[in-house]
Amino acid sequence: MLQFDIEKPNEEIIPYLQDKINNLTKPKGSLGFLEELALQVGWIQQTLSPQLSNPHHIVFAGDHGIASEKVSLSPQEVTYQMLENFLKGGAGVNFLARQHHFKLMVVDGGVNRDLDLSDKRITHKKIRKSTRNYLYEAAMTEEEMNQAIESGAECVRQCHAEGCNVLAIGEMGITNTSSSSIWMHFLTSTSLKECTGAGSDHTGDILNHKYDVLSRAVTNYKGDSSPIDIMRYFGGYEMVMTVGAMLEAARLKMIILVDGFIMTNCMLMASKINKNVLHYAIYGHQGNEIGHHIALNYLKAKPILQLGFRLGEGTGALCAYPILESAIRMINEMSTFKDVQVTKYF
Ligand SMILES: Cc1cc2ncn([C@H]3O[C@H](COP(=O)(O)O)[C@@H](O)[C@H]3O)c2cc1C
Ligand SMILES: O=C(O)c1cccnc1
Repeated sequence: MLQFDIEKPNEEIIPYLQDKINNLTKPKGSLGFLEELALQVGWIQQTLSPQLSNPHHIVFAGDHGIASEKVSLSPQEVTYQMLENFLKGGAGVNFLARQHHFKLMVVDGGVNRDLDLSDKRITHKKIRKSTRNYLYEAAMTEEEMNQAIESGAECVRQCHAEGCNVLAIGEMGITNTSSSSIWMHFLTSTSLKECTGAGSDHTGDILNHKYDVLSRAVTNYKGDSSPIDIMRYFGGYEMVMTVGAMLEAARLKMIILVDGFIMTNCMLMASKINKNVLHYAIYGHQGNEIGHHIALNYLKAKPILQLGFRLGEGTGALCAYPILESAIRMINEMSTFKDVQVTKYF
């Protein structure tokens, strides 16, 4: 298993940041969550003048063997079809990446299709064409898991080398809400029922069958229940790559914008490998998938937005970006009481 040496940022700067924020021309605390975000980013970057530079958004895509059990309304090939859509610029994540000036990196982590390796619009990291069906066997081998972790980390190093210090991550993988629910069940000791939602099925008709399949998969599992084994047994390649990406981003002291249910569970898994990753996380959005708010509470996470999304791809992370930008503008652009003739009464 790869090691990630992630530092908790030095806390000595926190009183200075708080002092700067308190001396901006406003009643103390009156910009609420913007103040908390500015403090967190200043702490991560160890500066009183934090900056956001070259934002990147990585979408990891991969297929899941469990799709043959029909735990999603959509068939497996939709993963590949959506990958094509990302490349054409027509998916939910595309308009948001354009709107907020994020450079998009689309990664094939294990899509069940032979892609054209000369197509430079795709970052080719395919481990295998789809994971195995975890109802009967482990989704991936240990070697494949380690390769996925390292591939995710490599993608982040590439973004970092381009001057990126704020990273959003999203995913595409039909049935990956199922993997997320099982990860969450094991990692938070929440009942599987409370962790299992309808996913992309807007009708909710599939939920009972999905829960039945996932219950059987959990019963059949004979591993040691360690986070790493749970990650390997039930994971998707795109999710394990995300875990590697989050850990590497934190190692490189980048801000990580966390998306919905699936990405929150990847952050949860990453935190079981190295808890210091959590200092670098900013949660964009609380979605409608059952269990998301429970996972967020478990992580003591406070999401910026609550817009009723249940899409993934990173859409909730990207939508929250302007709020983060406002926090950075606040700390850098507001006058202090000393700069201008405003009397401070507190
Ligand atoms: C057209 C389409 C586009 C999507 N974009 C993201 N997802 C989302 O749905 C999937 C997870 O839901 P489930 O576990 O129910 O399959 C993931 O691919 C997630 O990114 C999509 C799903 C569909 C159908
Ligand atoms: O919140 C998510 O990440 C999510 C929810 C439903 C379907 N796909 C993704």
